[in-house]
Parts: sequence; structure tokens; C-alpha cells
Amino acid sequence: MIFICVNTPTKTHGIGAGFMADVSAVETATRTVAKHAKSGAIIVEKSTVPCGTARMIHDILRYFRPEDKFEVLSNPEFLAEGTAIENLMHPDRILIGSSPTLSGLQAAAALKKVYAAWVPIPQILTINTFSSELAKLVANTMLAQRISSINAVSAMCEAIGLGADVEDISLAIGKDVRLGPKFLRAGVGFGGSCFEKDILSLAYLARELHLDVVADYWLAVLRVNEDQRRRFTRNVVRELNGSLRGKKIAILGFTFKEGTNDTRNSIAVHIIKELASEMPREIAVFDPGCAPHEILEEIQRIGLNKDEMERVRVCYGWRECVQQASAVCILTQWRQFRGQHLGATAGSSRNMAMLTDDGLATDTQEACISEMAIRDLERLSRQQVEAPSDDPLGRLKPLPPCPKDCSQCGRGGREQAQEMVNWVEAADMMQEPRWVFDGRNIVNHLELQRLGFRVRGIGKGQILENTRENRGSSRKLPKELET
Ligand SMILES: NC(=O)c1ccc[n+]([C@@H]2O[C@H](COP(=O)([O-])OP(=O)(O)OC[C@H]3O[C@@H](n4cnc5c(N)ncnc54)[C@H](O)[C@@H]3O)[C@@H](O)[C@H]2O)c1
Ligand SMILES: O=c1ccn([C@@H]2O[C@H](COP(=O)(O)OP(=O)(O)O[C@H]3O[C@H](CO)[C@@H](O)[C@H](O)[C@H]3O)[C@@H](O)[C@H]2O)c(=O)[nH]1
Repeated sequence: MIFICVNTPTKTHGIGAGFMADVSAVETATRTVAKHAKSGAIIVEKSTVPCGTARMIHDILRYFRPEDKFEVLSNPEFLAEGTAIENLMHPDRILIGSSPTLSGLQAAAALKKVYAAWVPIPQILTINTFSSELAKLVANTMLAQRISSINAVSAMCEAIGLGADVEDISLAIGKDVRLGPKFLRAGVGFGGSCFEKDILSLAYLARELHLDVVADYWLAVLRVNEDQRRRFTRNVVRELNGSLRGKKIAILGFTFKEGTNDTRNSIAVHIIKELASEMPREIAVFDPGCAPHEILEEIQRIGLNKDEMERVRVCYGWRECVQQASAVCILTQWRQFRGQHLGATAGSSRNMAMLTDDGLATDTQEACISEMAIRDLERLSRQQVEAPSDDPLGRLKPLPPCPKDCSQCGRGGREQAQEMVNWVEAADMMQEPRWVFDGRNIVNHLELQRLGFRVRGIGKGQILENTRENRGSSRKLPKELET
């Protein structure tokens, strides 16, 4: 069995540029396979590809090896970055697409047997090749669609004000078993190397099939995502009185999501570009998962002009980043940003209501919940002892520890990069008006306000109203910032 897992980015030139998936790496890999594979080998297409790619692989093999027989299966990968091993060991499902011929079904059965070594049989689905290829694109598009839907709601909450809180809405609708609680976390939008390219690929297919309304429907998911991050940048500029000149902006979080060092198509990249055009004194960037030189290389690719680029500084720790900043923008959901002195729960007013001045829980319902949480924890830890190991054959090797002078860790070493943000200290280090723009709703907004920060989260109608009242300002904003 030969697995093809090469990259399939969006085409950047020629027909379909900006939409169609570029399958040239699959094509090249298939040629390599054609050169070396034993007759009868099963070729497993693991890359995310447009419908019909398995047939292309089959045609290439037939062209180069007309005498030999190969089966081509579609077996899309569903793992998410940061949880790859967990997703591999405990997948929701395994999808195997084959041709409906006897040899196709036999090949599918052979691959099923491989997975059956650790995946329960009912979770291994065998379907036809085209459905399998399409299912992968649809799965990613629908996950992204949920994020855009809740982000669209967050925009409405902010506009409504009056305490409308998107986190409360996520909680409320997620309890409906038909909707479920996952992928309802509002934020500055989704990034990464997969969602955008797969939506574009699905929309391109719809357009090719002359289904323009369908294509536009899927593309709206991306439009909401772009609007979400632009709205975030507009809000930063707007709250800083319409101009960033002379101000330092700290960016906490550069990777497209927590638990990875992947910066491909990160929301931070787009936001830094937009903020840089406002000519701030400095944009300081820090990410606990990403080597500073990698951040810099990625920013150099954004296409900032020389003047803009000179204003960007990549930092080795949060202190250096927030020092003298007028505003902090949190763009990735790293736990380190929640802070030493703040609760682990997000910035919802619902979570805050239970805290008194000394931080003790007063609400009996919340107290009850913590008791239940402790019981849950106990139950989980018991289950874990009984649960099968993630590595029953002992084949996974732990990563060797990082050397002291590791270039990936940078100047301050890994410890500095991993340090929790101390918001009390940050308050002293920052400049007025000490804004925190919480693009992932992860910090405790009330506690930060108590420390003297002005805080703006995503989809927090109430906080916007409070902030305005606190300032007692009826300042008129430039027209373009009002839109
Ligand atoms: N990254 C993810 O979390 C994820 C999850 C599910 C599916 N996918 C899909 O998996 C595929 C790969 O994604 P990725 O993120 O690993 O991409 P990647 O760019 O990180 O890795 C692709 C690798 O393929 C290699 N490669 C390219 N052409 C080759 C050739 N002809 N022969 C041998 N090697 C070749 C590249 O050198 C590179 O190491 C894509 O189709 C992607 O959509 C990715
Ligand atoms: O409620 C949510 C969940 C995620 N995100 C953002 O969405 C992006 C993507 O997150 P996630 O899906 O967890 O990471 P990926 O590694 O991109 O994984 C997706 O893309 C992979 C590649 O195709 C698929 O295999 C996975 O199933 C699919 O989840 C990140 O920027 C997240 O911050 C949100 O904003 N809100």
C-alpha cells in the first residue's frame, strides 16, 4: 500500500487561479509511484483533493504501467493540527472510497483491515471514491461554516449591545443535540492551511457545474471570515481614536491555532498587515509556540513595504511584547495568555458573575457546577487508567529535550516563551489607555477591567456599551470608521 499525502494548495496562476486545488504534487508523486511500485500495489490517496483525482492517479498509472494492475483508494485525512496523534488513535470515523468493482472492494477491505487494528469496525465507512473525495471538502466547509455562522452572530451581538453575548448564545444553541457544542467558538476567524483552500476548491467545483448559487453560498463562509478580521482591526483603530500613529500595538499569538507552530494562513498575518498600514510606532509580535525567526520570515512574506516592515518587532517573551504598548491584541487561544492571576474560564459575563472582590465563588449554582466538575474529573481519571493506551506497542518515541542553546527557542529559551502572562505586571508595563482586544475570548474580562484595562472581546455587546459609558464620550468618529 502506498499512501500519497502531498500538499494540494490553491492554484496561484493559470486557469482556476485563486480557487482550484493544485494537484501537481499528486501527479508528480504518482509518477514516482509508477516508476517503483510493485504490480498490484494499492495506492491510497490521502491528500485532500478535488473529485476525480483518484481517477487521474489511475489514468497516470495505466499510462506508465499498462501491463500492471493498481487499485486507487480515497482515504481522506481528518486530523486537526495540534491533536494529530489523538485524532489518529481515536478517529471519529475512517473513510475509505473505492471503485465498486470486485478488485476495488477487495482493496478497500485490505485498507479497512489495517485500520481495524485499532479503530472499531462501525467507525470505518466504505463508500465510492467520488463521494469520499467530496465528503472531505464538505466536512471542512461545514466546520468552517459553523465558525462563520457564530462569528456572524458575534457581529450582531456587538451591534445590538445591551449585554448580548455570543458565548451565551453558543452555549444555549450548542445544548441542542441537533447542533452540538463544537466549533461554535466565536473569534477573529479561522485560519490555517486547510479550511480556506478546501472551501475555494468546493466552490470552484460548484461553479464548474454551473451551480453559481451554490458556489456563492459556500464562498459567503469566507466573506464572513474576512469581514470578521477586518472588523477586529477596525475596532482596534477606532478605539485608539482612529489613528495608530505614535502607538505601540502588541500582538499575542501568531500561529493559526494553539498547540501548533504552524503559521500558514494565520489570521495574525492578515491583521498585522492591516495594522501596519496605519503606521503605528511599533507592532510587537510574540507567540509561545513559534520560533521568532519563523514569525519574522512569515511576516516578510506578507508584502509590507520597507517603512511598515521596520515597525515590526518579533519578541521572545510576553514582557518584551507588551512593554509600553497602548493595546494588546490576543489572536491565538494559547492558555499562556489567560494569565497567572485570572480564572481559566473565558471572558463571558456569565462566568464573571460569580466572582466577588476577593475572587471567591458566591453563586450556589456555580459552586454546584464546580462540585460536579470535580466528580467528572475523578470519573475521567478513573477511566483513563482503564482506557487502552495510545501507544500499546510502545512505538511512539518521546521528543528529545530541547538543547539549551536551541535556535527554535530564541534568546530567552523555552521557559521564557512558555511563561504565563502576568496581567497585573502587564498593567504596569503598558501605556494608557491599556486596551486589550481579546480576539479569542480567553481572558477574564471583568478581572482585567478591575486591573485598569479597557477590554473588548468578540461578540460582547455589553462590554462595548460599558466602555463607552466609562469614557462618557460622545466623540464623533470619522465616517469611514463608523461603517
Ligand atoms: N495539515 C493538516 O492538518 C491536514 C489534515 C488533513 C488533510 N490534510 C491534507 O493533506 C495534504 C498534505 O498537507 P500538509 O499540511 O501535510 O502539507 P505539507 O505541505 O506540510 O506537506 C506536504 C509534503 O509533501 C512533500 N511532497 C510534495 N511533493 C512531493 C512528491 N512529488 N514526492 C514526495 N513528497 C512530496 C513536501 O515536500 C512536503 O513535505 C493536503 O492535501 C492537505 O489538504 C492536511
Ligand atoms: O470553534 C472554533 C473552532 C476553530 N476555530 C478556528 O478555526 C481554525 C481551524 O481550527 P481546526 O479545525 O481545529 O484546525 P485544523 O488543523 O485546520 O483542522 C481542520 O482542517 C484539517 C485539514 O483538512 C481537517 O483534517 C480537520 O478535521 C479540520 O478541523 C483555527 O484558526 C481555529 O482557531 C474557531 O475560530 N472557532
